Order: sequence, then C-alpha cells, then structure tokens
Amino acid sequence: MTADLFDLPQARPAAHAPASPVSLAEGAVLLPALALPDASALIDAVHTIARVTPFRRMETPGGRLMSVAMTACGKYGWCSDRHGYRYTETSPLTGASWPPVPDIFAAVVRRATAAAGYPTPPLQSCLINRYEPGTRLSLHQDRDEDAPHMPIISISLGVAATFLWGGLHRADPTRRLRLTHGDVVVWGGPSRFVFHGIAPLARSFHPDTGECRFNLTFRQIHP
Ligand SMILES: O=C(O)CCC(=O)C(=O)O
Ligand SMILES: [Fe+2]
Repeated sequence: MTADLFDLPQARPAAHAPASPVSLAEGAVLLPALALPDASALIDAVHTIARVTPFRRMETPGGRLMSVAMTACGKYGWCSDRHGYRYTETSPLTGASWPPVPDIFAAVVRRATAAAGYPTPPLQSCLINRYEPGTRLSLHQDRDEDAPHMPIISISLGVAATFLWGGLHRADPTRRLRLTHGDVVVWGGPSRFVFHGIAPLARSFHPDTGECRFNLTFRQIHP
C-alpha cells in the first residue's frame, strides 16, 4: 500500500482551472478564455478605435447589406462594396489611415500564437466585427489575403456566439462551437481555408458589452 495517491495535490476547482486548448482540426485550435484577463482593456480599445473610425454596415458585391457592423485598425482594413472585397489603406468613411493596432491587441495575439504553436504574424490588419442580436456571418473562407502561410487569430468578446466550423469545401459538415467572452481561435496551415461563420446571435446580455458581441480577427495581408 502506498500513500502516493493521497499525496497528490488537490485538483483546482474547475472555475479557476485554465481550460486546455481544444484542437478543431490540424492547424486549428480553440484557446478557451485566453484573452479573458485583458478583455476589458480590449473592449476599451475597440471603443477608442470606433470613435475614430465608426462601425458601419457594408454592402456585399451582390448588393446586400451585411448584418454585422465592422471597423478596422492596422495598415490595412477589410472593405466590401459593389466592386468586391478588398483591403484598403484608408477608411472609406473618413478618408484617413486606419488607427494603429493597440499594444494590448498585439500582446494578446502574441500569447495566442505562442499557445497555438505559430509564429506571430506582423499585425498588418485587424478587422473588428460588432454583432447585435439576430446578426450573423454566413459560411465563408477568408481568402482576400496574399499571405496564406500565416494563421488567422480571432478573439471573441461579450455575448456568446455559435461558431460554425466546417471543412475545406462549402458542403462539408459543420460543427457548432460556443465562443464565449475571452475565447481565442487560431487557424492556419492545413486549416487556413476552412469554411467558417457565425450563427444568428441570440439575444442575451453581457455586463461588458450589453447585447453585443465583438470579434477581432488578425490577418497578414501581404508577404
Ligand atoms: O466573428 C467571428 O468569430 C468570425 C469572424 C470572421 O470569420 C471574419 O470576420 O471573417
Ligand atoms: Fe472569416
């Protein structure tokens, strides 16, 4: 008989234990609550950016209005209009350069890429999405960038959402994953072009964002 079993340290209560990374596919990982310690600072920075270059709903090339409102920071901001999807160096709304990527964004991205086993991409672009109840992002690939070797880093803030995670073909089956406040998803390598989206946001309340969800996505645009 050994006492070893009884000498093991007590397991920490689940609420305080750091949740382990969840592999979604080769090259793709969900890092639960990785951004939680910085969530308030991230949200403050989102509001600062939105005061400079406000959230707006853009038109798709097909002439439909996107339900999600967007803004951006970094050297390049993603834009959509009748002429297509592209990255611009100035905001079409203000005519000025996009605001710089705040240091707190860069710090969280560094932690996320390290945890996911990727190098940190140069932070050329951050797209900021604002979801209100009922808004959604239909299944799509992120393919407007010229640097496919770099992963996408996505930070969720506020109201929880259902992330649709598919495969490399539109018709592949999709998994539904709940993304909550502070969760980070990183996808690159063989998963860089996986189809993904956000199901219509359920009406709910988060103390830091009200009925909204914010999502930050970081991408390298040019090699
Ligand atoms: O909101 C999200 O979690 C995903 C955002 C996204 O896929 C995009 O902006 O391209
Ligand atoms: Fe996307």
